Amino acid sequence: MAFDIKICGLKTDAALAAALAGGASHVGFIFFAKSPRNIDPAEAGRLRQAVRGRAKAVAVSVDATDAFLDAIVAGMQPDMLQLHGRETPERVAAVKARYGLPVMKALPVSEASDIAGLKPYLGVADRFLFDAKPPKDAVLPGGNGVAFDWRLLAGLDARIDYMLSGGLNASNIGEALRLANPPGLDVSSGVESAPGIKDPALIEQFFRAVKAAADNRAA
Ligand SMILES: O=C(O)c1ccccc1N[C@@H]1O[C@H](COP(=O)(O)O)[C@@H](O)[C@H]1O
Repeated sequence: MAFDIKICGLKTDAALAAALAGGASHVGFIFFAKSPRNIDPAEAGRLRQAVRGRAKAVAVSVDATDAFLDAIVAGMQPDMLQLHGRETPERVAAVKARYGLPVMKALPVSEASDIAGLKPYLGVADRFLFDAKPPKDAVLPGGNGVAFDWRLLAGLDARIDYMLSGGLNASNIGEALRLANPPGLDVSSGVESAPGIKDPALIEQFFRAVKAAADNRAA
């Protein structure tokens, strides 16, 4: 596959196995108490053993303190940290320096000007994750199953490494790839049967849809 695929919010061996079998380049674990996908560092550490040498294990946190990040890093030994809150460029730099790990900074998008929000992070974040701005009453900053207008990414400088996220699923992934042509994809709710419950069959279906869309574009 010419792009990376991250399956996020994993909590079970079965879902993780489906993600790896499908060819995920990244798997994500959520460390945010209000999320139905929340997992504790020790359990994520157990699950991530199966990931070594096959994919990158990503720890997702939201405005986490150093103490919490210390516990996450010690517990699961992630390959990458995803910062999904309001972390400033200075905070991103400090986190990178403290753990010596690559950082993916999530940025909320609803309109064209939001894409420019990446500018202060250039040269600081290793990768970006463009996710839909959460609905007004949402409790979660991500994982809401909401999409944004993917055409907003079409003109982005090709040197910017990012993942497209927010409301992706097997039905809309073809259109998302066509409109945004992203270097990476990230999905969570779209492969769940209920909030926080990953469905291995939906994960498999998602990979099939991505492959079909990619083959279509190559033909
Ligand atoms: O998924 C969550 O519960 C979550 C909680 C806190 C921060 C980020 C979270 N999820 C991230 O959002 C994307 C998009 O999710 P979805 O596909 O729209 O449901 C997800 O992949 C995570 O990176």
